[in-house]
Amino acid sequence: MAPVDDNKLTGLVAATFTPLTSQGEINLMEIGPYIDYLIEKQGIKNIFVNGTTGESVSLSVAERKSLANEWCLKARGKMDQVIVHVGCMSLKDSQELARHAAQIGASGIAVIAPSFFKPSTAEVLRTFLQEIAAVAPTLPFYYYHLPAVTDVKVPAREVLQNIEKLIPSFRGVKFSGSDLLDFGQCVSCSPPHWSLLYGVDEQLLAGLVLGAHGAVGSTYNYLGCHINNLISAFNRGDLIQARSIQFQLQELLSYAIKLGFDLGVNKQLMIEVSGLSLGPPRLPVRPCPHSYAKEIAHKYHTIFL
Ligand SMILES: CC(=O)N[C@@H]([C@@H](O)[C@H](O)[C@H](O)CO)[C@@H](O)CC(=O)C(=O)O
Repeated sequence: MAPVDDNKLTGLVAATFTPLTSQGEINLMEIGPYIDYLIEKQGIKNIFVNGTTGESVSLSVAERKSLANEWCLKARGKMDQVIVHVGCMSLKDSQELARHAAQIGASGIAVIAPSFFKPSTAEVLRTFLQEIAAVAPTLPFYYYHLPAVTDVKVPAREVLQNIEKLIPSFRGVKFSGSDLLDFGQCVSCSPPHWSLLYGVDEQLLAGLVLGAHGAVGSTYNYLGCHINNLISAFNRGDLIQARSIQFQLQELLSYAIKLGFDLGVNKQLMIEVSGLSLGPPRLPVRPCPHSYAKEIAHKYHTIFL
């Protein structure tokens, strides 16, 4: 894993699910096999851990530390980068997790906007991010923009204004929004050493056209090899092939959305496809009925032969 400035984060980044036991405790034993699966079967070299897909908001600080530690340990020498999401409602908890991420050799940290007491201006949000980045100044820092979930209405473009003056370790944005005007403006105002990572998997091609350097998402856990082909096709100018793969992902997700796609279903789909033992999600996310996941997995295999 690389120190600040050595390694611009590009390509696919899988937002990992958190392995739990059937009793709902974190299951560190499954992390090694999970990493091997991502590398060997999906061609994934970067992971984003303890994010939305990883149910970070439902985990305790102690659990998040144990998980981050294990992901970094097991990824060492195998993965290119492990980005640890350290965002919390409490600034103090985030700072504790950021310090910890630096101690365990994470490649970078990301922070989402707090969503209970919401920052109402870009300035307040930047200051919140700065106070976290300041306790781990050697770690590349990414702002995690997820407006549909946080309901924080500040455009990402405004958050980026003069941000490197406050956060010298600032290295980019994980942009999980569908406002392509805002995303385009983030790209156009970014210096070359920042990574603009698009986070709406079903619209990745649009993000690439606007200049995304990579993508972070949940579906890359089980579709990494196909979406790597999409990126390669895009890079060689083969838009027909790139579109065709994007349409396959859209077909799968629109089928799943009609049935009721949520994190529980997404996790179960990963279990069905990978054979990994990731356990149930944690309440309030409900486990997905088995038959239901089987149906979506069948669709997956039909679309991605
Ligand atoms: C709201 C949400 O969970 N978005 C996902 C997407 O990968 C999403 O699952 C996918 O586009 C399907 O809608 C990621 O952006 C989230 C993510 O990267 C994370 O786990 O932090």
